Amino acid sequence: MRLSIKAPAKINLSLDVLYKRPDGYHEVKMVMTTIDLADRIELIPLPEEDVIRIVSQNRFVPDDCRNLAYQAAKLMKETFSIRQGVAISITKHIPVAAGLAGGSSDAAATLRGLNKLWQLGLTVRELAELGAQIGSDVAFCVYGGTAVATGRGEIITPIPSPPPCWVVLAKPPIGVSTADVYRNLQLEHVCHPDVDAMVKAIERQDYEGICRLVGNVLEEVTLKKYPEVAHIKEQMKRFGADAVLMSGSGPTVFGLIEHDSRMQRVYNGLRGFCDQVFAVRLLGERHSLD
Ligand SMILES: C[C@](O)(CO)[C@H](O)COP(=O)(O)OP(=O)(O)OC[C@H]1O[C@@H](n2ccc(N)nc2=O)[C@H](O)[C@@H]1O
Ligand SMILES: Nc1ncnc2c1ncn2[C@@H]1O[C@H](COP(=O)(O)OP(=O)(O)OP(=O)(O)O)[C@@H](O)[C@H]1O
Repeated sequence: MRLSIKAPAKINLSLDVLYKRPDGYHEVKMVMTTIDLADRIELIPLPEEDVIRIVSQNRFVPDDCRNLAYQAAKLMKETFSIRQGVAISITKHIPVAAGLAGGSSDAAATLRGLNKLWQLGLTVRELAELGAQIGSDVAFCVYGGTAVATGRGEIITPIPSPPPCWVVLAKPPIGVSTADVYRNLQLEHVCHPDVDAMVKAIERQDYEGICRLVGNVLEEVTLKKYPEVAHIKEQMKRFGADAVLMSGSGPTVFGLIEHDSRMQRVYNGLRGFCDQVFAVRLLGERHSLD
């Protein structure tokens, strides 16, 4: 049996950092939602017991134990003493090191898929707990949909999805290290977004409110180091996006747009000077993961 699983990217509609913890991680409070830009993961059982093989055509994706999907399979094999090997084929559509949780989503899709392939019967919550051992964003990616994430990002509370809209994404040709961004964050100087107000705006399906409340404390760190990210933000605003924000630690910038014609204008305008531009829908609900 071969299994094919969708691994969607996420954006952070609101990202606040509360304090630095003694374990080196930062305590966060975020609203995350999945978008219809997705990698495709295929799981193929192998007869050899101890083999996890990563197959990917993308030269930026490691094909060894550094790959988060590999780590997911290894964790499942070890935790449940599975004696079957697996090949994991990854077709990348999500840009790498972009702030869109591409690797985390591949790991989460691998966990969901192996749960089926090896008939483990684990709940979403149990899979998310395993995922948190791989990376902070993996737990959310196991759930998908829309959620508030707290702790270091691994405590997930699902919430309703925002009203449907377009999401235009633009990634400048730079890769950003998440660890560096957190390290350079100066918490005493940041302007904190109102995460609770964002949750309320989503609950009452208030699109204008959502647009007004988007915010990300990590933005300033990345913008300072990479002026091209600030330039993309300005252009996206100028072309008419309803709200513009950097996702996660960056460098991808996203714009929320309600109307089709405006989406076309923003998309075409950005394509003029940025190679990686995407126009997708919010996925919102949890259902469309497979
Ligand atoms: C920026 C976000 O993508 C927003 O969703 C996440 O907070 C980052 O999630 P991630 O990439 O899965 O992060 P991890 O792989 O767990 O951690 C990478 C590095 O980022 C820093 N890190 C990450 C999460 C967190 N809450 N505090 C941190 O300080 C740590 O230095 C860590 O070594
Ligand atoms: N399956 C994978 N796909 C892409 N990159 C991977 C994968 N597994 C490991 N990596 C490594 O992880 C690094 C970060 O890539 P990724 O695309 O996950 O970043 P990101 O979108 O910024 O993540 P986040 O938003 O969770 O911080 C890459 O440089 C790559 O070497």
